[in-house]
Amino acid sequence: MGTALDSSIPLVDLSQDEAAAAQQVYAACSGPGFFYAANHGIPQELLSELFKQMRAAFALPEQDKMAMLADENNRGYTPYAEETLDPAKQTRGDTKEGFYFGREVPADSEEGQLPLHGPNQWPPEQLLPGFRQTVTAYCDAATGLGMRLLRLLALSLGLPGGYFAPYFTHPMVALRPLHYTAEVSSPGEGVFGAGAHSDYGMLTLLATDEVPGLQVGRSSSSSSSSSSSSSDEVRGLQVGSSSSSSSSSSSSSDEVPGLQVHLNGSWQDVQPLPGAFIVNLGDMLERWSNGIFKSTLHRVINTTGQERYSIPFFFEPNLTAKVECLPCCVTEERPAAYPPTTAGEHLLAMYAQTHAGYDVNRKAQGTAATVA
Ligand SMILES: O=C(O)CCC(=O)C(=O)O
Ligand SMILES: [Fe+2]
Repeated sequence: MGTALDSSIPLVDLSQDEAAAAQQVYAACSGPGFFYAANHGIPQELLSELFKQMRAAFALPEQDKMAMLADENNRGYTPYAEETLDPAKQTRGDTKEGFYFGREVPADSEEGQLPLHGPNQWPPEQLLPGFRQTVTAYCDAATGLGMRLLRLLALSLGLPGGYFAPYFTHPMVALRPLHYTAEVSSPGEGVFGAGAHSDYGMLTLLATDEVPGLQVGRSSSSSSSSSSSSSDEVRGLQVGSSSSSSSSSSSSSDEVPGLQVHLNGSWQDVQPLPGAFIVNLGDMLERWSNGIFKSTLHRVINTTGQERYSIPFFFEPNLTAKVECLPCCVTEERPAAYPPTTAGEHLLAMYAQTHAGYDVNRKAQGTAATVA
């Protein structure tokens, strides 16, 4: 498998055949839980237009952004420091502002009654011409890429390529443009661009500008019996400067102490790779795979004194999708390590912990599991 720019984050070439790509995906997911996705097929012009639109949105006057303040569905604008991704470690909120956009769901539809589902809060067309069209086109393209990656994940686990598709018939997607201020982070004082966290869902497709800042935690595979070449690469990560040992706000680990421990506070920079996405796995995939695939801790640190823009796209299952350890990932030596949950339950619990502006009780029914 190729690696890009540094020795620990593998590169998966999506232009090759599925079987070969699935092999690379397995090594990456059971190793660092992060990979670069190259030759992904999303046009560079669309990404450039998206970044242009996002910069313009963040540059709007405060009152225009506040007019889109995140609503009961957690869609809209989240002001500077509204989110605290690592409440145990941070003395202030993340030094960033952001937006949430999702799949457009009419408020008066049946689906619109569900938590986290509803219409987006769009900026007025005359303020940002083409914004809505660009975001919609990008969300469609990223959803398509997410579905392709689901096939590779399933194949890599020895499952039929379409295994996950029934759980993603009404996916919860969140486009989350972020604007980090120029403030230099101060980990010792609890000030971070984005506090250490694992992502909550299935997959994250991250596009960033050229400014570095993302760091991935060195994760212990102490409870993991899987050893792959990529895990060896993870073991070889260099020890970073942070001395904090994590009490890991990492979500999925809560019920299973020790499953994913971040050791020694060591962090590895993840450099932007032009033209490629940085893909990482979230808690739901870790749970589904019974810990074979890793939802790895990561954070954003500003060491440059520069502003930074990044655009994560969170690709999550249907709200009611039941997420439980797959039979193919459970053995006598590796008993099921996670109780079943639903995508909605997990996501709502995590948003409640980390978003000061989100009140989970405003719209919290409807997360019980159904078929998918
Ligand atoms: O800005 C980045 O590079 C990463 C952001 C992130 O990890 C997140 O929002 O979950
Ligand atoms: Fe993240």
